Amino acid sequence: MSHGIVIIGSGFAARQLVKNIRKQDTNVPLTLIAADSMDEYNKPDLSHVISQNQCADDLTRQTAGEFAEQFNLRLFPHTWVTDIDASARVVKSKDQQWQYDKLVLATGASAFVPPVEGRELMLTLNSQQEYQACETRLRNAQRVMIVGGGLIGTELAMDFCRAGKAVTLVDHAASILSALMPAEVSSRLQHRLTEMGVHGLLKSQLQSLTETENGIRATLDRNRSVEVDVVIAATGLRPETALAQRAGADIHRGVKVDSYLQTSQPDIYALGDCAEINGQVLPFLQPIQISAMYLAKNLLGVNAPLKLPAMLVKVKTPELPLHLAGETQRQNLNWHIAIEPQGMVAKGIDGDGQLRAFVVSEDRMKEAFALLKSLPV
Ligand SMILES: Cc1cc2nc3c(=O)[nH]c(=O)nc-3n(C[C@H](O)[C@H](O)[C@H](O)COP(=O)(O)OP(=O)(O)OC[C@H]3O[C@@H](n4cnc5c(N)ncnc54)[C@H](O)[C@@H]3O)c2cc1C
Repeated sequence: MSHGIVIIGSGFAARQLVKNIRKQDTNVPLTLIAADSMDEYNKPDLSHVISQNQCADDLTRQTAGEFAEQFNLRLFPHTWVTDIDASARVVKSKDQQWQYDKLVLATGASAFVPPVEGRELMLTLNSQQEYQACETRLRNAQRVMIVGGGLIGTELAMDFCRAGKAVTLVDHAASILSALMPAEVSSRLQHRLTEMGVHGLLKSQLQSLTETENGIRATLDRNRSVEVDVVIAATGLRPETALAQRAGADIHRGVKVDSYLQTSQPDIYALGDCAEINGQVLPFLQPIQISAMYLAKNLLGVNAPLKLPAMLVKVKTPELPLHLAGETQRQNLNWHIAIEPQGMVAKGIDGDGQLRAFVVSEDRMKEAFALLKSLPV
């Protein structure tokens, strides 16, 4: 008897995979199990919920029932998978189990919360569910502290500021987006945030959080403290690797997979934020979308090694959106930055004169597409 393909997760990775499988095979049994409601929403839109005066619920695009009907699926929402027995090919929850022929882990990543005293007072906004759980507090808050000036922290800082809140952005680095680009390249955006009223506390370490009568007191290094109403952790993601570990698959930063998206265990694959593809964790929609196309083929018996092209990532800060591509974090790049009235183009060139990375402001998108073609794949 065919048990078909079992997918754990219902996020972007799982859904892209389902769509690609169904384009090629309308019959193979597909079972999805996920801890959430399985309603579809666009996760990147969480960066704009507050300023758009929306609720996290408004982001729902398709209910689980419609999804199951459209793609002929067996769905198990609100179900936490606790174990995988790879030798018996069984997935287990507290009170159910499912047999599989092929298993796909699409378990995503969870927000990392820095291990400071009072860490339980920090909110995380890494899913519709997490946003829903605290949106009344977010809406009522006047003073918001965001810990972490990376992609998500910067987007949230601008969003809360546009919604009229007093925002403090804390980061231990000397500039925002420090893991993605050098300070000279992010400085225009940093300046724009300051102009808008975001209070940047850079080169600063959060040390503890304590509840006060009127909010939360955040203590920082150098004997500084700030009182706010809410504190949001935007300090990075940790791929969900626990189930892969239970299944005996190799893990490193994420669940290790090869070019076929296969883990070290036979017939177990990983896709999306949980996966580490040939050493790279790529928690963005475009690589997930392309990987899902290849994985669908592999699951259906066509051997198709993944090839990822150079891809753009957008910093969705509406007052000054940026697009970046390539190895922006690569050391020893020579950055050539051209700032003109019509926007910025920053090119990261290596010692051999090869373009390795670039960052452009939205008004220079035409150039971005041309530069993308010059990046080595
Ligand atoms: C605020 C924000 C803004 C973003 N903006 C952008 C952007 O502009 N551009 C871009 O490319 N990317 C962006 N991203 C990243 C992008 O949204 C993610 O890379 C993508 O959504 C990840 O999809 P996924 O399916 O891998 O994971 P998820 O959507 O996290 O799905 C994981 C699934 O696994 C389930 N699960 C996990 N463990 C278990 C278990 N043990 N049992 C059962 N179910 C389990 C969960 O319930 C969930 O259904 C953003 C992310 C955030 C948070």
